[in-house]
Amino acid sequence: KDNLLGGTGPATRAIHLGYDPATENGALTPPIYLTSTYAFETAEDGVATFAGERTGYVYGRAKNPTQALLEARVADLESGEAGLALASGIAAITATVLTLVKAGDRVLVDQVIYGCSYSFFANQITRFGVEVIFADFTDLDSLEAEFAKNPALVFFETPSNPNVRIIDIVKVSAMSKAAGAVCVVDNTFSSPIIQQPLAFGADIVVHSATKFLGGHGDLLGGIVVGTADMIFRIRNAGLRMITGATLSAFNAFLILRGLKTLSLRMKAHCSSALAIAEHMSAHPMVAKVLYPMLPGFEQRELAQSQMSGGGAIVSFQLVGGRDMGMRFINALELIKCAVSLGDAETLVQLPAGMTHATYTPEERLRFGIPEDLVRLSVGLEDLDDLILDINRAFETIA
Ligand SMILES: CSC/C=C(/NCc1c(COP(=O)(O)O)cnc(C)c1O)C(=O)O
Repeated sequence: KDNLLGGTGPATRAIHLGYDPATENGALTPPIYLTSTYAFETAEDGVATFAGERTGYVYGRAKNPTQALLEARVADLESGEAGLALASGIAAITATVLTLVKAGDRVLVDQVIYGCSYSFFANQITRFGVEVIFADFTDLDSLEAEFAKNPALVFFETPSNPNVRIIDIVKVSAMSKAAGAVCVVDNTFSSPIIQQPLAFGADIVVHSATKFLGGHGDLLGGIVVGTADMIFRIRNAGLRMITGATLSAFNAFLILRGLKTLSLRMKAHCSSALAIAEHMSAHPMVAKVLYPMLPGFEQRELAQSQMSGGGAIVSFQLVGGRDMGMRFINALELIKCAVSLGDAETLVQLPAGMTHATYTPEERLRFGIPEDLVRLSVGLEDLDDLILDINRAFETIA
């Protein structure tokens, strides 16, 4: 009886919203609807449902009850009207963009985003006659000039992958609105627990649910959140007719399970990440540390204006550059060298050669992704164990 949820906090709503066990034989945990299709009592019901004159499920590609609960809960956490679940973060991004832009349109994209998102914009939609403009969204004056080119859609991440640059959501979404562009924010690095871009004026939020929302490194998933109308359009075009990138009911169940501890996990990620960022910045072998809430971080004030925590990503450069970075990664034992982020396991990787290898070296130089940057995704292990692994690695490579 989720009407009791009025005024409750995000942790409570992530666990209880939108589900009443009495509707499912008393099952406390929502059942998984492992069905690809739905039967109708009569042909008339079938026809009416397909015509949208009758609510109901017809086929698993576009709608499923397990996904529907997940969509409702993430939309609620993001303070949006409606949500859409898909098979991965890239599925969420491509279904959204391919629904909203057409040949001849322009899109305005921040120059530092996840590597495959970058490649989708730089190398894929350009094949279909969409013009892509990359710009530095932290330089609002030069960005203003780009809006004069009338983009149909604007896309950015904040904090950005991999160097945690902070983009001013209020200002950029206001510029988008003034230009008549749809403002899409990829909120993967923050999660709705520490940042809600829609509340700051964005039109659409996308997530790689593979990361914090699932939270256990055991699935791929994606989520889009926006107005009911916008989500209807993306569901029926971008998902149903273009990508077909449907999230499995089982993975929807696992992400629902992840949501139950999301608030707890984000607190632990942020606390350990800040401690590790401070530890690294005091270490003589570290040249630079990037973490949104680190005292001395250039954009800390802006981060504090839109985030309630710094997230789990700590990026840094070692004295001695890329070679030392590679040796440091190899010397870690508990911390694993792997891409992805937001897992319980702490992960480390070298963006220039891994997650952002889709940028050419020249593009990385132009857009500000250092060749020697090391990206840490701080997990949920005991902090002392992580600090010990890091210190031992420094001793090994000294
Ligand atoms: C091969 S690299 C592993 C993936 C990484 N990132 C993914 C990602 C996506 C795409 O999300 P999926 O399609 O669910 O992977 C979207 N948006 C952001 C900010 C992301 O970081 C990574 O390690 O940085």
